[in-house]
Amino acid sequence: MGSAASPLDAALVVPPSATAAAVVTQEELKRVAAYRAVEMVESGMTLGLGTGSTAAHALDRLGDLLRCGALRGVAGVPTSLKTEAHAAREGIPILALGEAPGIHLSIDGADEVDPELNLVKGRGGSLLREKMIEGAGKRFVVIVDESKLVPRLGCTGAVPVEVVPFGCFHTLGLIRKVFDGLPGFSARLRTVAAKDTAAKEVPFVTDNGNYIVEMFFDDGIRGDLREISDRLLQITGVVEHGMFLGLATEVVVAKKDGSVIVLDKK
Ligand SMILES: O=C(CO)[C@H](O)[C@H](O)COP(=O)(O)O
Repeated sequence: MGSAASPLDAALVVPPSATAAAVVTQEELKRVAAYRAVEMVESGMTLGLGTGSTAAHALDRLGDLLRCGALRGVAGVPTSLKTEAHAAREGIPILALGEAPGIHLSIDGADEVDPELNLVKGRGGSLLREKMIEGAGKRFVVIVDESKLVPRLGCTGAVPVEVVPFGCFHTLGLIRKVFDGLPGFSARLRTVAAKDTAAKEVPFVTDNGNYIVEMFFDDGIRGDLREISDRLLQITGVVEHGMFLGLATEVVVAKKDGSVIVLDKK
């Protein structure tokens, strides 16, 4: 006679809606990718904890596995204040960057993934902490649904650049100069609807108290990404940009046909 299912059994079983056969919505694909990445986590690891709707599924799963004892001694370095709050709710012990002796594995979503596994990240606004934490670890596993795979970075939307508030329109002008004359290029300060002021829109403010410039390219970024990265980072007033070049070690992709593939850095 089989014994009754324990909480551990329950947590280890991926819910039917997260298995390949039942995949329907983009949200479910995100969950499938996140659960697959969490399978790479081992007890005792320190994790970089990503930000966004896909990374949130990984936090939920980690919480389940910690609660039932399937994982022990795992701690996380959060890439945003929102993730820190979510991790705390899940009972994941929090460490600050530099407090942990080393980050074994980071798990995070991305806005775009190119064929070389370069990424656009930060449309959620957390690119600086993400790049610091994910660049500090040994492994950075990206979790996406297949809609995030692109032929070139910048194909599907904004490439964010974090800038200091002081002189932000001056900095915006210098960023525009990097792409001077490039057809289809535009850049603007990211704004959000104002809550308590007479103004309709106010700048979006990052967890670091900075602003975001959004760069748009009609057909994606053509040219040497490293050179473009260097030119952006040379601008005084630019803190960091959302092109993550050569940082991802693996990309877990959940596909609409129900399959999950793991792309490795060559
Ligand atoms: O970089 C990020 C936040 O700064 C996110 O990882 C990225 O925006 C993807 O988000 P989502 O998983 O919600 O699609």
